[in-house]
Amino acid sequence: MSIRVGLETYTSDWRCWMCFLNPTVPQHLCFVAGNVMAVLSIFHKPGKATAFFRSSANLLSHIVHLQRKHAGITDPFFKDLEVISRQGWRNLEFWTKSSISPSILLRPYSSIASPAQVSEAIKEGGIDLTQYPPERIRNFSIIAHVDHGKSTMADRLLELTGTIKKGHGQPQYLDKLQVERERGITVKAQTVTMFYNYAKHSSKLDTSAAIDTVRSTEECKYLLNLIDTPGHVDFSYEVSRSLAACQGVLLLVDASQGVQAQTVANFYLAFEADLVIIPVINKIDQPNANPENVKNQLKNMFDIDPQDVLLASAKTGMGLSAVLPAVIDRIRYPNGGALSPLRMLLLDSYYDEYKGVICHVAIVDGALKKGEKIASAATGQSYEVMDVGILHPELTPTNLLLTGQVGYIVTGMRSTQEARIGDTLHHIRTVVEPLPGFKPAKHMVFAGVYPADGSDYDALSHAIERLTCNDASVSVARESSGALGIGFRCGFLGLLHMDVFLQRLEQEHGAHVITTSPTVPYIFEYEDGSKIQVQNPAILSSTSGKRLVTCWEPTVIATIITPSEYQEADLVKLDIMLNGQIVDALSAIVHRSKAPRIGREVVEKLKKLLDRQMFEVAIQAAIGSKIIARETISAMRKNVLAKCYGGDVTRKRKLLEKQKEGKKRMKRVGSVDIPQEAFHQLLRTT
Ligand SMILES: Nc1nc2c(ncn2[C@@H]2O[C@H](COP(=O)(O)OP(=O)(O)OP(=O)(O)O)[C@@H](O)[C@H]2O)c(=O)[nH]1
Repeated sequence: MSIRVGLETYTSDWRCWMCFLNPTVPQHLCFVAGNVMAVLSIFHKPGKATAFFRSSANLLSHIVHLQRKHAGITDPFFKDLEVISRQGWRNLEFWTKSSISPSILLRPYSSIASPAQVSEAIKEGGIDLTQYPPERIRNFSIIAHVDHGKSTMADRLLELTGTIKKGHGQPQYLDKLQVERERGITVKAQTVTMFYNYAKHSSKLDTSAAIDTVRSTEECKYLLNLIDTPGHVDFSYEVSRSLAACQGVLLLVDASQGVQAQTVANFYLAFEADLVIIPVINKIDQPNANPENVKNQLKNMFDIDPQDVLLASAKTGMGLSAVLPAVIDRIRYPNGGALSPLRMLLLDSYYDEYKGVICHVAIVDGALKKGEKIASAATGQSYEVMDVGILHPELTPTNLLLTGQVGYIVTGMRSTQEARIGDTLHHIRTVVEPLPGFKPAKHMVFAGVYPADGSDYDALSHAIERLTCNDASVSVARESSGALGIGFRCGFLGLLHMDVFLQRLEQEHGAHVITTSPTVPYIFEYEDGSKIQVQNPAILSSTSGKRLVTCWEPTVIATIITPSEYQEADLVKLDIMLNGQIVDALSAIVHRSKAPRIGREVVEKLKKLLDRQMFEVAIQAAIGSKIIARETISAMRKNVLAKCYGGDVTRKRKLLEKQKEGKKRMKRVGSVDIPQEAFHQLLRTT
């Protein structure tokens, strides 16, 4: 039996790869040309194509399908391939439209040496990642404003896919750092791999393929990589890095707060990266949730079709069953070259006492196997891959990572300086075009960081080096101070970022430090035309001889765009009453959804501002006759018995009864004085 492989189009550097992608059966020989756009036809008989692929990704998908069907061997094409594979690839007969001899083009697919080895690798690793060609992979982030529920949503998705057990593990599972748990905020993006069974017609898998590789409606298993990101603006560098490994995002918006500053910023990060955006209105279980209002905001601000918006509650689980199907249906799969030379993006790294530097990577093209030699495009340094796997949810060895997958690698890297975030890693002795990497972080705040005990400089240096391995957005330069000795000038993305970094230095690395007061970068311009950037006031002593002309400070030029028409709104009159009487100067027109909060705030403030009276004062906020908030100022008690020394008990009782009666009357008719000052304070702060 012979087979003809025809290369109908090809690029100048085309080549044929032999792949051994089926680890469980004897070799199946498949051939693709060069990069993804080459076209390959495999013929049973001359002139009759049984399989025709427009991209190596489609080919890979077909191979996986064949592997699946292997048990029953129903596909004649598969049978033929198997027969041929036993005979060995040298028996194959090639023809091409060019006159180039195919024999010089054939070489083994370098990253997966032999089926036996792959099979062994899977056995060791436990999880067979070859079941997940790019078409079965979705990489997505959860992005949102602070506290809109990203980590809680991640918890629910982990439970839904059985990645963690329901009720086990702590809430906000992916917030693993002590600082995150203590502050209740996410500061590090965290990746996790989930497996999800989705019953969907798989003929939709690849409509571009001329052959429909899998046409069944059986349940398909997908590999989903989820990245939970921070919401605070100081950690937006984490968000932008995470998006580089994704093809789509879940954009969460709190159903009562609506679109907030970081919703807008994160939306544009995803939009500019050309990612598919799935809007999810979260926290719909809240009493003041207003999903319709939020849908309108999304429509007006981002032109999001209200029909595309999902409604969910990460707390109760309501609406969550629609989230992962939407991820699979709407987000495109990673479109790297499955059979191209390996290119992986270094997303993140951290230092582990036992394993050394652990790198999180996204496989953009090709495949990686344990034991292979890789090199860094940035430094040229080469390493052996000692361990490779996925985060499911903790480090889970798979011994293999294929195109589109996100996972971790352990190499011989000892120094954190070697793990450069945004670097491209590739097989040694292959030349690849480096990936674009990440934009450098823009530091907004600088401060000196010195060891509390001068003799701890080396320990601090070590601690900073390890922590910056996990937080590449911090800049570090050595500096010295007359008073504090030798230390570092560090640049941060904001004050919260600085605070978190210092807390992590102490908690995770035991470093006790003294910090100088933070400063933004200023520019000083001198009479001789020179300009210097000042991140440290000490620098100015070296310029004392020069005449300063101008100082510049960072500023933001913002444009606020507001609609010129007013729109329909659900407004109510909020009244504030003192002992049942409306204080008209304090009445306000507010949105119905905000009335309870504003009402509560005003009555609480009034209670603090008003003096106590001889009678009890009820402070109430009301919409019409409905009281929505209330505070009470208790009465000042006059000692009516002060002048009754000893004597008649009946007289004392009478005096107290009279006082009680009087107070009742006062309460009914009494008007409360609101001092002018209290008015001003109240109006200033509401
Ligand atoms: N009522 C209600 N509360 C929720 C829901 N989802 C999250 N929360 C609560 O909202 C708060 C913030 O939730 P997180 O998941 O930490 O929010 P986050 O967006 O990850 O926060 P950052 O990472 O710090 O930006 C927590 O108290 C959650 O319990 C929800 O669907 N309904």
